[in-house]
Amino acid sequence: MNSGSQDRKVRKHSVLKSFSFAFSGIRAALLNERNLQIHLAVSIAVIMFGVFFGISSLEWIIILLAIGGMFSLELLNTAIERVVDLATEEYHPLAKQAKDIAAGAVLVYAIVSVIIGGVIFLPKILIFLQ
Ligand SMILES: Nc1ncnc2c1ncn2[C@@H]1O[C@H](COP(=O)(O)OP(=O)(O)OP(=O)(O)O)[C@@H](O)[C@H]1O
Repeated sequence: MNSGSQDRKVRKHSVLKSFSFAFSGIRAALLNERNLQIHLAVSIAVIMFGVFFGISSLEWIIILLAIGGMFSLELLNTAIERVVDLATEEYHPLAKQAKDIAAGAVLVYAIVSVIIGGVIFLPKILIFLQ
């Protein structure tokens, strides 16, 4: 029983540690990556738009998926850039492909997110401007 409670304590500690590592990763990326800072600013603006226009629950879910997905992909892209830089400081075609493909993944999601934002907000903006 003692060892069981110790196991639980170790597990709880390691989960908390994992969270703290994840948060420090997010913090490091936010401090160093201009693209992430731009995404943060745009996300705050979109959330303010959502509040202003009183968008529906379904629209909030879609917007939050777009924002969360964008952040996750940017973080993964940053991680891939770091690993590639760690693997080689020399020019290597595979390093270029790895970075460019990761950047491409972000671009695809960014384009879809802009379209989603347009579909949700453009009609509301047009009605508001009438
Ligand atoms: N070791 C390398 N070998 C070959 N090409 C590389 C290498 N490192 C970077 N590149 C290429 O140089 C360009 C710039 O890469 P860089 O590492 O500056 O990141 P980035 O794509 O500009 O992203 P960010 O501005 O978000 O850091 C990209 O096209 C990338 O593929």
